Amino acid sequence: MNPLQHLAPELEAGLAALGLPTQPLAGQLLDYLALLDRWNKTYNLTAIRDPREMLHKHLLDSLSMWRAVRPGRLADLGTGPGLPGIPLALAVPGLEVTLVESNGKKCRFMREVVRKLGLANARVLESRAEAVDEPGAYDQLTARAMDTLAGILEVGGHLLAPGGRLLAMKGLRPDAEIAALPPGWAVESVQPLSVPGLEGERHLVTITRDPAQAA
Ligand SMILES: C[S@@+](CC[C@H](N)C(=O)[O-])C[C@H]1O[C@@H](n2cnc3c(N)ncnc32)[C@H](O)[C@@H]1O
Repeated sequence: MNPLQHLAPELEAGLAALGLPTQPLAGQLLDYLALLDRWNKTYNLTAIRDPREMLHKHLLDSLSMWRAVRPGRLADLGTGPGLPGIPLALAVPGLEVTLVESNGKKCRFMREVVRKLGLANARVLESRAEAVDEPGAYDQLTARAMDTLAGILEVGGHLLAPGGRLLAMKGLRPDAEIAALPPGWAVESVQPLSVPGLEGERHLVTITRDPAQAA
């Protein structure tokens, strides 16, 4: 029995509000949340300590971008304890997720999650993003609370396949970061995101190689 079972109705309501199916997703997410809560007591994996707050600020926040994610290979850079990569691997059919993280204890935690949840479509890569030697291997990159847009592209841009997209989760609309994008990259869209149970602005910035410069 999952010790966080009492949070199931709230999680299911949040998933339904995001347009996601509730089963078996809610049970899998609760299993992930219970592991995160348990490990967090010892290993300090996230500053958010209350499981109910994690449900909204980590799980539902990560999943608020799910409609923008397409099947294929995705690398989640600076994923920490697996956010947004693990919720997306559970929710999006046909997605192969590589969880890129340099911190060893966070990687140990994610390997345990992959094992316990039987997550066949997620792999943990313990590395700095800039050291990942898989050029052009990914259709999509994600990054949440990792770096500026320019910083993310600097360490991970080499991983994107031609035509690939970076999906970066941000709070306030990051106009200054957009203005500071390095040459060769262009913003495809900036979409407001809404997260069930959370106030405050959230945005998803989609970036591609600049078609003008690719020609
Ligand atoms: C603030 S945490 C955010 C974690 C997670 N994405 C989230 O939204 O909760 C940033 C994480 O990025 C990792 N990180 C920072 N720079 C990195 C890099 N160049 N390569 C791999 N991981 C990196 C850090 O170790 C840390 O776990």
